Amino acid sequence: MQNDIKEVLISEEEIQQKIKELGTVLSKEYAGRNPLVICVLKGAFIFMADLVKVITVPLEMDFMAVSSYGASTKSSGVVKIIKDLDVSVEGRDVLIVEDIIDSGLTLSYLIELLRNRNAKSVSVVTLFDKPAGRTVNLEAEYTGFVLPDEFVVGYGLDYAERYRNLPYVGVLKPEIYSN
Ligand SMILES: O=P(O)(O)OC[C@H]1O[C@H](OP(=O)(O)OP(=O)(O)O)[C@H](O)[C@@H]1O
Ligand code: HPA
Ligand SMILES: [Mg+2]
Repeated sequence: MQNDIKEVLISEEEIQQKIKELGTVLSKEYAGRNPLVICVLKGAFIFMADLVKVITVPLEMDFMAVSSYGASTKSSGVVKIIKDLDVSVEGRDVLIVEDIIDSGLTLSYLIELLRNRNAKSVSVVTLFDKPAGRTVNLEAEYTGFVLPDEFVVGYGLDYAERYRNLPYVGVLKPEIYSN
């Protein structure tokens, strides 16, 4: 698996340090608010697990599975809900946890959906942001790292469902895409 990586962009240590910083900021922001923290599966599951451990205030969690990339490196443009939330967001302070914002299509769809379901507030924390990929105007309230315009894998991010279990984020060798 490591042999398929051309370049490591963000190391495991850098990721863990950044998550601690985000945890400190979010703990202050959500003190006394009992937020509903929503993990956008599958990509965000590792970030979610590390992030909630460094948020020191009471919160609840729920999980939603959406997909628009499939086995491609380009968004299909259609956001498919594979698993919806179990609980109501009505009147809740919602914090969406994402691994990456690229085109912005996934999040613009989710934010609209949760606002329509009458969440009290909807904010986004993303570990990675690729502003060059944007096709809709969208910014997260809290961002870990800004990435160059390259397809990345690792730390939850996949190519055709592989490489999610790498502890760092990197770029694949070009021959991997042609296999
Ligand atoms: O800003 P966008 O262009 O919408 O891209 C970001 C989304 O794409 C990826 O999910 P994907 O659809 O690949 O599903 P996955 O999390 O199951 O891999 C990623 O985890 C984000 O949710
Ligand atoms: N890598 C993996 N999944 C993604 C990416 C990426 O760069 N952008 C959107 N989904
Ligand atoms: Mg994916």
